[in-house]
Parts: sequence; C-alpha cells; structure tokens
Amino acid sequence: MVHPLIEQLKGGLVVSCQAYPGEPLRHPETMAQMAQAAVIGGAVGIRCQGLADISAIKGQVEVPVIGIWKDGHEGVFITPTLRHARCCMAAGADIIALDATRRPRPDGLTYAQTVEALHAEGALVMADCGSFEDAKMAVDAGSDIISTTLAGYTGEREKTHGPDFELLGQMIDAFPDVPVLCEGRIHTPDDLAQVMQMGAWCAVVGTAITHPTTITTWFADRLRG
Ligand SMILES: CC(=O)N[C@H](C=O)[C@@H](O)[C@H](O)[C@H](O)COP(=O)(O)O
Repeated sequence: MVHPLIEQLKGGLVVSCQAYPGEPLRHPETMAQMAQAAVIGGAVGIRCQGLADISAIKGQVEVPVIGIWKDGHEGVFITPTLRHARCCMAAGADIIALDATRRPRPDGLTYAQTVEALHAEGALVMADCGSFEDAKMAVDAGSDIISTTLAGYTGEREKTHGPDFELLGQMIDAFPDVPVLCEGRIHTPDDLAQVMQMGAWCAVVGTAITHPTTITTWFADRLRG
C-alpha cells in the first residue's frame, strides 16, 4: 500500500530548492520563496536541505516536503545518520531522504537499521541510490521510495550528461511494486517527459529550475564558444 503522501506525488514534478554553502541565495527565507514560486508553477512537492530550510518551507507550502540534511561533502553525507534523519523529521519534513548507498555510515548503523528505526517512529523514507545494487539493498530495507539521486556521484556509475536513464529503467523493471523516483541532471522538459514516460513515479528537478548560477553558466559558456 502506497502512503497517501507518496500517492500525491504520482506523475508530478518535485522541485529541489537548495543553495550551497557560501552562495548568495543560501537563506531559509529565500529558499521558502523559491519553493512557493515553484509550487505556483506546478510543483507537486519540494525537496530541500537543512533544518532551517525545511521548517521555513513547511511554513509556506502545502505540498509534501522531502527533507535532507547534507553534512560534509565526501562519502555518506546526505542525511548520513539516524540523528540527522530524526532532526529532519522534527523540522517538519514529510518524507526523509537518506543516502542509500552500501558505504559505511558514520554512526555505524546499516541503512536497513536506520530505515527500521525511522519507520518505527512513523517516518517515510526515500532512498538516494547510486547504483542498481544500492536500489536492491534499499528495497530489501523497506524504503518507501527509491531514487536515482546519487547515480554518477559515488564512483559506481558514470556521470551521464543528462539523467541516468539506464539505471532508472533497470530500477523500474526490477521493482514494479516500489515507487521509483528519477532525480539528478534532469535539465530540460524533454528529459522530464522521457523519464515519466519510462514509468518513473515522479521526478525531482533541482539545478535547472532553482540554481541560477549554474543556469547562467549554461548561457554564458555559449558566448565563450
Ligand atoms: C548528488 C547530490 O548531492 N544531489 C543533491 C541532492 O539533494 C542536489 O545537489 C541536487 O541538486 C539534487 O539531487 C537535484 O538534482 P539536479 O540538481 O541535478 O536536478
């Protein structure tokens, strides 16, 4: 049985609103404004980072919020421990996304133990996977959603120019009973249409909608040839 909150995301676009450390837009109110703007444009959900951003965004939008807490930048850093996940929950996230790779976690728990503890506390868990093997592990652990988020970032798969269509297809084929979300390098409406046509439950778009510095480089680089 798919939870009603996850059902709400079906067939839709989730917009990731994140600004990175040191960037001009890194402020909870700014991210909350970004999230509101995305919802007005048709986002059915928001993904966001950090406890302050999660609570600021939850205070402004009605759509489900997927919360993460990035701590560090190497190895397991997306909601790396049970403590980080619990804090995201307490900040108001409706769904907690976690690094769902097979790498060791800083608190010594396995991914499955982390999911079990979170489920016992009533949380919904999204698995940020980097490979098919990760996805299998995440499904076995009972994840509520599995996603291609970390494909191309863990050394297990090549970083494709656009979304990792191959991994997405493998996940959709192998796990027909689990919602499979496509996230990572969806840069155009055509990419989005393609992943949804392949059978993704929903898709997350970040950079192409909410990261103006990168979008600017896409244009400015053309001028430099
Ligand atoms: C690998 C990693 O750390 N991904 C992060 C996860 O939250 C974000 O930096 C991405 O922006 C997000 O996944 C959306 O992807 P894209 O920005 O490519 O649409």
